[in-house]
Amino acid sequence: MSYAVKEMFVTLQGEGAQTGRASVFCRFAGCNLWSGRESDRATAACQFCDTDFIGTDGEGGGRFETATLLAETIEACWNSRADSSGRRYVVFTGGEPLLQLDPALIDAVSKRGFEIAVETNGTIKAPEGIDWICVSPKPGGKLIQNTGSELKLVYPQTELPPEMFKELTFEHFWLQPMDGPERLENTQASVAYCLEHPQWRLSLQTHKMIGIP
Ligand SMILES: C[S@@+](CC[C@H](N)C(=O)[O-])C[C@H]1O[C@@H](n2cnc3c(N)ncnc32)[C@H](O)[C@@H]1O
Ligand SMILES: Nc1nc2[nH]cc(C(=O)O)c2c(=O)[nH]1
Ligand code: SF4
Ligand SMILES: [Mg+2]
Repeated sequence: MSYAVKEMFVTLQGEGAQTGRASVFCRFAGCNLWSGRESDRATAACQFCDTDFIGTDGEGGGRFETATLLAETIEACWNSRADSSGRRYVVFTGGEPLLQLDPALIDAVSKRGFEIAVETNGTIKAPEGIDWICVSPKPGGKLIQNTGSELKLVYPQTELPPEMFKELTFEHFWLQPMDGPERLENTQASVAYCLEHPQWRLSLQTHKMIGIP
């Protein structure tokens, strides 16, 4: 199968338990909960998305005809630094990466020594072989992938209170303030919730604070 990648870059993971870790970000094009067009946002299942995932025209983006070609590009991206020793780490995101991340690609990047992470909305079951699964539930999408490494709930969402998820099997439970015009209020509300419910920790989008992708 071929893969549509919006963009690919090296950055530090900005969110959750792997914050600060050097990573190749491979952002797939397309999502099952929003078309990505502003004119559709108000009627989409997921309405607060902060990401442009349409097309393949971003930095390092493109169409990759085989898993090997995409894995080679991910490896070249990792090796583009002065010192690329240390455990190789790739984060597949999007858009919704589980629409495209398949066993062939997992196999091809694993063979090249990568630890594999995914950022998913949880509506599609993750294939075997992923080392770090971050699930971020959304309204209008049934939660199929309901186990993983971390559950990262964007907060607040009226239809998805944290109580809905507290009994699930995840190693970490995060509240991430919803970015947008009410980011400050949402951050205060997230802090208040974490103070009252210590199962939950605060995840800030640190890359946005320091101006890295
Ligand atoms: C753009 S999504 C792509 C991966 C996948 N589709 C998902 O929703 O998890 C990457 C992460 O950004 C989070 N996110 C998206 N829009 C956000 C916003 N406005 N404020 C805070 N986090 C947001 C998502 O919940 C998810 O954890
Ligand atoms: N630095 C950085 N960390 C991130 N963690 C999750 C992201 C995403 O968009 O999936 C993201 C992102 O876009 N940039
Ligand atoms: S599910 Fe993820 S990529 Fe899709 S619209 Fe929502 S936040 Fe954006
Ligand atoms: Mg992002």
